Amino acid sequence: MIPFRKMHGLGNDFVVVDARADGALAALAITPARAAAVADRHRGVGCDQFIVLEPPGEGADVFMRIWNPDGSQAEACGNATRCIAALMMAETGRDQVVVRTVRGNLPSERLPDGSIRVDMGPPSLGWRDVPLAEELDTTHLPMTIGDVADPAACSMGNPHVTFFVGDLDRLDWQAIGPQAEHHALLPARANIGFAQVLDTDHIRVGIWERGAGPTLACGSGACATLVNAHRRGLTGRRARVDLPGGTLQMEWRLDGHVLMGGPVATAFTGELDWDALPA
Ligand SMILES: N[C@@H](CCC[C@H](N)C(=O)O)C(=O)O
Repeated sequence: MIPFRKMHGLGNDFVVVDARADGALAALAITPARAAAVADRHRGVGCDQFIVLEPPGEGADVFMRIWNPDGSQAEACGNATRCIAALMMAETGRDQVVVRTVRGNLPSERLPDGSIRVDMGPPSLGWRDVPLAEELDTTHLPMTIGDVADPAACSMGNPHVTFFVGDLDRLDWQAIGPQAEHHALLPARANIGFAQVLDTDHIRVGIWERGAGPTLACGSGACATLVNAHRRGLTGRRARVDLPGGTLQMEWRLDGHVLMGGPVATAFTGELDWDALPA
């Protein structure tokens, strides 16, 4: 039996397994099929991402591997980073920790109101970075799907495309999401945001996550939303970003780093019968 912890940031939920002990990772032998089985909401525990803690690289408190429910791996996950940072803060007694992902070392801190803020690093804005299938201006992509068109793209380590829409409530964005995720311009697929700019410091967004579908919140998606909105001249460098599950406080600092703050929580703990999972 493998102990796990169920955590979430604004309802973006994660099953977290600790594989930092010697031999633990090899014993788990995680495959895409096993990760997908854990994430399955009917036959497994269910989650938006399966998070595996591994021994830290240099300068970090922990390494975090990110699996999507479709069995693919992601390079970044903002909300899981905040959750794991909170876990490391509880473990170390410190209010500042560093979580390492495939993207690199991400420093996080606990703010006076108890929320956890992570420095997600700078976005990558070039077409090869997103990546796009061909050389294009990433602030205006020639992509039209149903009633939405002309999105912007960037990478927060993982690929994001943001459509700017007039009224989120009048758009069936969950029907557009899968078509956009698999668009021919996006060879690595992408997370797709549908953003309604309410003011220069306030955005509402719904996010269709690559490999997961619609989620209650997506941290790296909130980062991309602010970055793309600012590049399009729609907002300043700070904004509250309202997602279906709650609000993240965002800042794209002048040094290029994107900061994201909000609440995290542990929902419950349990044990997984690892041998019962498909190989
Ligand atoms: N929930 C996440 C993003 C998870 C990864 C994403 N689905 C991808 O494939 O890139 C977040 O909070 O950033």
